[in-house]
Amino acid sequence: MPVSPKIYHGNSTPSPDAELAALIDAHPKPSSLSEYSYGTAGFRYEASLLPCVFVRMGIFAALRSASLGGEEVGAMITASHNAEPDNGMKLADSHGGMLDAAWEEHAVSLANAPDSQHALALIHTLLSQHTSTGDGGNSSKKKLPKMVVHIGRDTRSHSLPLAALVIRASRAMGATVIDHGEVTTPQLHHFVMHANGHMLPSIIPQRCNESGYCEIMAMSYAALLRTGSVGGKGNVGKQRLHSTSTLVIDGACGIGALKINQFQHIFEKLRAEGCTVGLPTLHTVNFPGDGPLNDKCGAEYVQKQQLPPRLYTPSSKGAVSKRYMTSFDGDADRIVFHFEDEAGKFHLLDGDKIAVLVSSFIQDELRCIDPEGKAVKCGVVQTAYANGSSTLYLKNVVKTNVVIAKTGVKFVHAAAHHHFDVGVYFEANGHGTVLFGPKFYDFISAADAKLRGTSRHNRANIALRRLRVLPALVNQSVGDAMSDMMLVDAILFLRGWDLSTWSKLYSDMPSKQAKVKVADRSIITTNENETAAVAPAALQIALQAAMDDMISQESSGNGPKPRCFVRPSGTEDAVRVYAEANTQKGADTLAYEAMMLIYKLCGGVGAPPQPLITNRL
Ligand SMILES: CC(=O)N[C@H]1[C@@H](OP(=O)(O)O)O[C@H](CO)[C@@H](O)[C@@H]1O
Ligand SMILES: [Mg+2]
Repeated sequence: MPVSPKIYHGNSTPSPDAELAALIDAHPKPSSLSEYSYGTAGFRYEASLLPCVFVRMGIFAALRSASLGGEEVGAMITASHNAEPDNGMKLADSHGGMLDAAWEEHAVSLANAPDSQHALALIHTLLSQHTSTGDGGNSSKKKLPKMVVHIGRDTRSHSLPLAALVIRASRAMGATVIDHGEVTTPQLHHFVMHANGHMLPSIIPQRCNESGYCEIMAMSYAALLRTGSVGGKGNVGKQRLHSTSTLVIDGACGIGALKINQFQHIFEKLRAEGCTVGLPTLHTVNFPGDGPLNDKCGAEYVQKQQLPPRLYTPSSKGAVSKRYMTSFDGDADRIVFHFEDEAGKFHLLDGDKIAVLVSSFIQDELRCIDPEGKAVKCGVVQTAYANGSSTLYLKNVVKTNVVIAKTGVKFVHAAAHHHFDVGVYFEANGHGTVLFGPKFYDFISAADAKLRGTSRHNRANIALRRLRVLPALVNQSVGDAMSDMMLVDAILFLRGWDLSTWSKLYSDMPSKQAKVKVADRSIITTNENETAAVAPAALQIALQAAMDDMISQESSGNGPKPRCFVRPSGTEDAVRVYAEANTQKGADTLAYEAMMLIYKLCGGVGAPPQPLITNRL
């Protein structure tokens, strides 16, 4: 059952400095670490290195709330797809999205302040510069503004004690803390967005807790499915295909497995009330404790290894249908779909395939109302990791705009918001969502006025009902595995497709991803969209030669050309390699060559990489 958050009031000490200094001094910087850096999605390290930065981020989150005049912010304790021993923090700004880039710099400065004295000086500077009740360097003289921090955590064993530290630090600053306990990352972001009333349109009720989240999404999902039961040209999804009647969810042995069950309860209740809109049965496997978090299961493993997940849940062994499966990652902000065909062959439907499905669906529905497709600008944001075939398909078949942004939610989210009225963004690993801008809502209002009084079987009317529920179903703050799962399922239902039909839209270029450990990964820098290394210069020259060689070996016709790029990970201590070619052997060879180059030119650690050989099931 959804749990209600616990509310802790801030300490009312007139001058919090002494307590803050004591907290900071009690959690010194680990000697093994030279500097904390803010990675692709916040601070992420082996858990024992984190108490120092977590105390400071508890203070920082309160400061950020103060700087926004008391708007509520969030801190999520999770290391997402990383292995169990790691942990980290993702900070949610008051609109529900990622922390503002300028404030990332302040967070890094506070994290690395050499001692409590310097940390306090920085806290006072930030307060005086960014709050109207700034204390001018002395917090005992003036009243601090309202501060509210929402906290959530994943299921890692160290997340609870780390959350307790963050709560203590925020309260010591005087902030009210709303502790949501174990939640998914996108749930926490959703709560923050709702707490501040930042969601559009205003008809979506403000519900900043778990039951609100579940009800809003489940009801909009059911409403979208219901539009399939209305007749009309091109409207097929009246009955669920047998192969999609049970959806198996691999929860990565993490929080997503616990939370998705709440939807199963809501669906049962809806069915008991006579709702017959084709809700699937949800069958969850890989719960916390069944196996190690993210290990040989979950979205990261399935997508990077292109292999099915191991099924740890004891009773599920052998009994699971593998025709309709999805895998979440450790904090349930990513999702990929997969299935085994009759011949037992594994097929992956990653974030790129989701972007294709979702963007073409939305575009088709918009065109039922606006055949010219001019009123609302739609587009897709991808990263360099997007499979070349998907980009080509989006441009040539879906005929939509495509923008390539830097890796990381903060970049793809910002690009979708900036470039499009309906911006679909998905990283290949399955993190993504759809952002609806003001012009979309204007379009919906105008269509509503135009179509009022027309038959509910009118195709434009059906399209309007579909489009109208999307902003409630699709998490508007960040990518969300549970929300995306329902969106994809509803689209498949309405299209009358199973995973096999969807999978056949286009064939992925064979690709390979790998990692190399080096002494200091920061010596590798890349160009703006990360498609080429800038330093060390010799690395890119050699990589280009390897790519040219592969291009001359493989005739690629009009399709995408073999390519390969490398970049330092912002979440793991490794350099990532991505290669794609016209054959799997070509992709494996290119990736291996890149790994060897990194190993030799960038200070590889341990034994040299071994040649890569992909064996498909
Ligand atoms: C290739 C890849 O999957 N990179 C992931 C990974 O970032 P890295 O900086 O590559 O470690 O984690 C990020 C946070 O989850 C996610 O946004 C990103 O897409
Ligand atoms: Mg994640």
